[in-house]
Order: sequence, then structure tokens, then C-alpha cells
Amino acid sequence: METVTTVAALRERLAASRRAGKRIGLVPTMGYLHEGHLSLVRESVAECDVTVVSIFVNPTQFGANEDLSSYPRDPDRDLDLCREAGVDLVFMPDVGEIYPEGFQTYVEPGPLAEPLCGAFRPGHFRGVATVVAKLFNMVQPDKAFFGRKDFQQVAVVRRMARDLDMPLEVVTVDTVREQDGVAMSSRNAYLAADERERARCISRGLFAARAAFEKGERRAGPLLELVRAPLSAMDSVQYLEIVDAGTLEAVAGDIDRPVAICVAGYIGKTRLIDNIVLDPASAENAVSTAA
Ligand SMILES: Nc1ncnc2c1ncn2[C@@H]1O[C@H](COP(=O)(O)OP(=O)(O)OP(=O)(O)O)[C@@H](O)[C@H]1O
Ligand SMILES: CC(C)(CO)[C@@H](O)C(=O)[O-]
Ligand code: BAL
Repeated sequence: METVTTVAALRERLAASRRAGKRIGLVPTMGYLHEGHLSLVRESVAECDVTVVSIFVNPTQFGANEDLSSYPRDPDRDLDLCREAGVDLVFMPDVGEIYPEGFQTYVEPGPLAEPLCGAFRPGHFRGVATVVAKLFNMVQPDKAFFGRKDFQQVAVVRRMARDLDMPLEVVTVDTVREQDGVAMSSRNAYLAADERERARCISRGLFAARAAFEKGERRAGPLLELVRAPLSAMDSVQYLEIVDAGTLEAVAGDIDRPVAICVAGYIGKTRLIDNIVLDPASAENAVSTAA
């Protein structure tokens, strides 16, 4: 495994692979890796010849009062985990390498970036789209791998790739959970023991809704109530919504197409998000989206 910190070294290292016709997979991350990230890596290793992991805590996607400065970091451990997982190349740039002096061009996503996290983190998806577009241009991957836990992020990135004619496949990977159901997240590291216990309420509610859906409940209202009740263990809920899985528009009434139930809120000072996808057309909807 090699580690590079500059765009020039990254391009140089990948040029030979590309000339040799190797398929290149990219896994963009902000580091502090866990099993969720590693499942993206494994998927890339399985589907591509060369796997590149980027580790970069992207300042442009953090709001002024968010946790950019305290975001957890452990580069040495990250490199060990990447090596063990079969990563070929790690790109670990510093901020100046990605946003050099004079940087002024951003990617502005459309309506997919407006609801849910977009409403509570103004500018967040502009920052995500910009850095992901830059990573796509730097690595020029055949496939890029993203986690379903960040449901809206995948939708925004997929749309951007399509709208801007980026020649790659965006692959979505199911959410990896702790044994008790809590979605893995680097930010779980912020949680004190009692907060970690309370964090279970999110997946508990989502799983209750999924169980009811599997038994035939199709009304959005009662499904939302099943998620809402346990969320009282959170300190605040930013949103709890059922949205069309494609457009992210709110769905009321009966669920007659694939939807996502999306949650975001705070436990203490830690912001957590999670979701499940429910698809009435798929007999196995719950299993495939345990996620
Ligand atoms: N539990 C998970 N299962 C699958 N993929 C995940 C999981 N958590 C994160 N990912 C994916 O890993 C990629 C990098 O995410 P990131 O580095 O922000 O990690 P994170 O744990 O989501 O951090 P945070 O929750 O603090 O934002 C994203 O595509 C994200 O969706
Ligand atoms: C995709 C990403 C690496 C862009 O900074 C980030 O938003 C993340 O880790 O999900
Ligand atoms: N996983 C999304 C990165 C963020 O919360 O900024």
C-alpha cells in the first residue's frame, strides 16, 4: 500500500494503472475509519483492480458552529486498517492541497440538497459536491463507493455525476450497524456511555417501522409514529420524515413506491443520522435494506 499527499503524486501513481486498463475504485472518507468504511473498501476491492481511499476532513462541508476542529482523527490507525483491508493507495492531502490559495469554484447541487440535512446544514452539500467532484477529477475512478447511511449524500452525488457527465458509476453500500443496531459513525466516538445507550432509540424506532411495514402497514402516519415514540430519548430531533427514495420529496398517505424514513437529531452535543429504505415492490424490502 502506498500513501500520497499531493494531487501530482496521486495522478502519477494512477497513470500506469489506467494505461494498463485497470479498473479504479475510489472510497472517499473523512477518516477515523470503522467497519462501515471498511465495507465500502471491501466492495471496491471485490469490484475493482485498484482501490484508492481518500482521507480528508473537508472544511467546506462544515458549518461555522459545527465540529470541524474536534472531528475525530487517527491517521496511523486508519492506515493500518486500510493496509489490512487490501487498499492499494491512500490519498491524505492537507487542506492547502485541496483548496489552494485563490480557490473560488464550487459545485452547487439542486433541489435534492434542500430538504433533510440540507435544511439544517446550509452549504453542507455544496461542500460535499465540490470536494467529491474534485476527488473524481483527481482519481478518475471507474466506480466510487458511498454508504447508504448518508442517504441524501448519495442522492446528491449520483445526481451530480449524471448532470455533469462524470464518467463513473456511483455504488451505494448498505449501512453497517453495531450489534445493538446503532449505525456505525465516526461521530459515535463523541458519545458518553449513557448517550451511547440512548443512541439505540433511533434504530429501535426505524426497525419497529420496518417490522410494521413488513406486516403490511403502508400508512405513512402510523409508521412515523412508531419511529417518533422512541426518539423521545434524544435531546432534540431535527427531522423525522418519510421521503420518496428517488426525489427525496416528503411522502404522506400510503406508501406506494420506494421510500426512506430519515432521522437526524442530537444526543448531547453529537448529531446523529440514520435511515431505512422501504420498498413495497420488493418482498424482501426489509432484509435488503437492513441497512
Ligand atoms: N455505518 C456505515 N455503513 C456504511 N457506510 C458508512 C457508514 N458510516 C459511514 N459510511 C460511509 O463512509 C463514507 C465516509 O463517511 P464518513 O467518513 O463521513 O464517516 P461517518 O462515520 O459517516 O462519519 P460521520 O457519521 O461522523 O459523518 C460515506 O460514504 C459514508 O456514507
Ligand atoms: C463523501 C465525503 C468524504 C466528502 O467529504 C464525506 O461527506 C463523507 O465522509 O461522507
Ligand atoms: N458523513 C457525512 C459527513 C459529514 O457529516 O459532514
